[in-house]
Amino acid sequence: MTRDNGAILVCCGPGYNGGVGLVCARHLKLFGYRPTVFYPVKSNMASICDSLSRQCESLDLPFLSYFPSESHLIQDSYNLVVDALFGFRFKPPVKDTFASVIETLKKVEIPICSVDVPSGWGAESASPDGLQPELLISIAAPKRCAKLFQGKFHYLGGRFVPRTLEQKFDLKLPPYPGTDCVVELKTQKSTEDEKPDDTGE
Ligand SMILES: NC(=O)C1=CN([C@@H]2O[C@H](COP(=O)(O)OP(=O)(O)OC[C@H]3O[C@@H](n4cnc5c(N)ncnc54)[C@H](OP(=O)(O)O)[C@@H]3O)[C@@H](O)[C@H]2O)[C@H](O)CC1
Repeated sequence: MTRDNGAILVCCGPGYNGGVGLVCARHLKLFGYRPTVFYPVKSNMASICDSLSRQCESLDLPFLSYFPSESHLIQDSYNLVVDALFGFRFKPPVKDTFASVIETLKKVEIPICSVDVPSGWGAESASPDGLQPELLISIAAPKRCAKLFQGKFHYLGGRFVPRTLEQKFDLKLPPYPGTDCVVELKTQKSTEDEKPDDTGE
């Protein structure tokens, strides 16, 4: 397999975070990218994910039957990894199949984009044992752990949160520009870059 622009590895976990990954892979293909899906464990509870997986198959998306054992095999073949392994229901430490997957992904030197929660983190806190993505896309509302996100870019998607929920959980969601379905949020890094330096210049 050779890498070319737009080759993206989409790693999907057993829950609905994985389901978001399958939707992401389908959209990437429809937008002209070249996603490959890794979806090793199909959850019984998530029959919607079976449909999402079939939709990917019907678009002829390639599925990996095993995960590359070495990080260089990933970065030689892809430009970006989408981490849709675990979301807010992940409870550390990582078990089974996914332990080695996360260990390998921690070593890759291409950007990682995490969906909702960087895999290996709990929803409430960051973890050095988890992934450290360059891009985080929070769904509906940033989870508490997003405050500790150290990457460059943070977006919020899932615009249509009912107002009743927003009020119930006091979410204080930012306004979305125009008809956009995503909004860029400040990161620790972007906030630091905005601060004037000591010389005041
Ligand atoms: N709820 C919403 O409003 C929406 C959520 N969305 C996305 O979905 C995820 C949350 O999905 P959920 O299925 O509830 O949870 P996860 O995807 O985080 O993962 C659950 C599966 O992971 C297994 N698990 C948990 N901990 C571990 C571990 N340490 N090692 C291995 N496997 C683990 C868990 O297994 P169980 O045996 O514990 O059941 C599940 O199989 C959310 O983050 C969003 O991305 C959508 O956006 C829609 C709206």
